[in-house]
Amino acid sequence: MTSNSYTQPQHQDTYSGNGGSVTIQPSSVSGEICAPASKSSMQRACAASLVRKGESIIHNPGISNDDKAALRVIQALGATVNQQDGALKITSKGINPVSNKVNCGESGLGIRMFAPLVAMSRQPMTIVGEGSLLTRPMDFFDEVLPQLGVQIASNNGKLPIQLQGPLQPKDITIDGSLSSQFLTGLLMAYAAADAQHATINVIDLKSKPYVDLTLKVMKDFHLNVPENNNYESFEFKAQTEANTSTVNYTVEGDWSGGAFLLVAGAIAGNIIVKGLDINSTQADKAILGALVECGCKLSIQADQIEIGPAPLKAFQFDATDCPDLFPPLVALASYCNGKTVIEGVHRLTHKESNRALTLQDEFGKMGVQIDLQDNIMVVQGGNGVKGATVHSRHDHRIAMACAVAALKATGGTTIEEAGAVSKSYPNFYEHIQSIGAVCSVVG
Ligand SMILES: O=C(O)C1=C[C@@H](OP(=O)(O)O)[C@@H](O)[C@H](O)C1
Ligand SMILES: C=C(OP(=O)(O)O)C(=O)O
Repeated sequence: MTSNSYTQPQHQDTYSGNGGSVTIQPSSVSGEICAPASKSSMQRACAASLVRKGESIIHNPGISNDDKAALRVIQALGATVNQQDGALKITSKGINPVSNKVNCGESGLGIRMFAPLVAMSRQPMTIVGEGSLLTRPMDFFDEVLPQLGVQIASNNGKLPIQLQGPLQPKDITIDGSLSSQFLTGLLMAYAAADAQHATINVIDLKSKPYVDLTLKVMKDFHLNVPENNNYESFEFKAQTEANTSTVNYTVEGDWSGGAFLLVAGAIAGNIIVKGLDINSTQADKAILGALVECGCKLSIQADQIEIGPAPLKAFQFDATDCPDLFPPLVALASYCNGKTVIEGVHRLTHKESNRALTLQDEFGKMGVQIDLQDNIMVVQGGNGVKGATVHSRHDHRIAMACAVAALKATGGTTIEEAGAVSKSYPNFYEHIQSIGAVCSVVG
């Protein structure tokens, strides 16, 4: 067994490092591909490893920018990270900052999950971020953290945030309608603070399956897991006995990134996608419902999904609780005859871009009409997709949606700022190339 101190992996791909442009030619796909590691699973595993006192081994660790940011954050908060035979060994004595500044990169989950953990410290701390994270709303913290004894100063509800704890759990009521990520952070922090007899009441929680994933990871790391009362309240009861044995956690395959691979199969050739757990609590497993409804060839087995094209028909889908599926669903709907109706547009406003508008603009360039009617998106599919120059808008899921839609377009498609994919899926272009997509770096 080898163990060395952790250094951030330098991703050696041809495409994603430069942020530049990638061109995709019309292509057919075939063969087998394994979904990447889920950043939702990996980031939670990092947080849970920090919170629990002891040793945790994370297998199948992710390498996305959001994952790297999570590893940086837990190291700043006192955890040590070592590489061990392809896994990561994380040792923690609990939250004990070694720096007064924490950088969450561009990760929405990162800031919203780690801010309450940062607030566990008595030390004055500053939280910063990058790119689109600088414009995403964080005013939740201004409102909620003072109720838990934390002093906070933000930049009018945006980053940077300065805070000083320690956070003290108590009964509280929060609004869950903007994002589930704030609740994920509070759940982790209440567990870190050994909360007993404290309840988090939540009004109008959205993205509920992400909270299931949080509770699952908390359980896997032997943290104190609250009782979930129908997603309306989360009740911490008496602490269970601390479990000090080493935790072994395997990061789940990513249904969010995997959704793009599955859509590639549905429109551009027979492929087998491996590494997706059919029993996962991940929200984006719901892509399967849309794939069944549109009529593609689909065979779901315990260890792999076989998927391929067939005459595709429009479908109806509610993405309120799985908003990250909008981009792959739009790519799919572009090739489905008729009007596909997707509900949940309001959930898209505060992602890496305003995704309803960026999907409308960038797919518009490819000749696909998207209409927005309040909370409903209507995609007019089956009229052909034309190759065009599109822009990721610095949003990983827009880049991947355009790339997949490009596979059966007429003519090549160039994606500007294509390297945005590194936020969640750094080797996305290599992966689609390995199953036959004709991709090249431009310039
Ligand atoms: O907890 C998570 O891992 C995430 C929750 C979702 O956010 P919201 O709860 O804001 O919808 C999702 O969009 C995001 O990509 C990841
Ligand atoms: C919105 C996303 O992530 P986050 O909110 O964690 O930045 C995403 O991955 O699409």
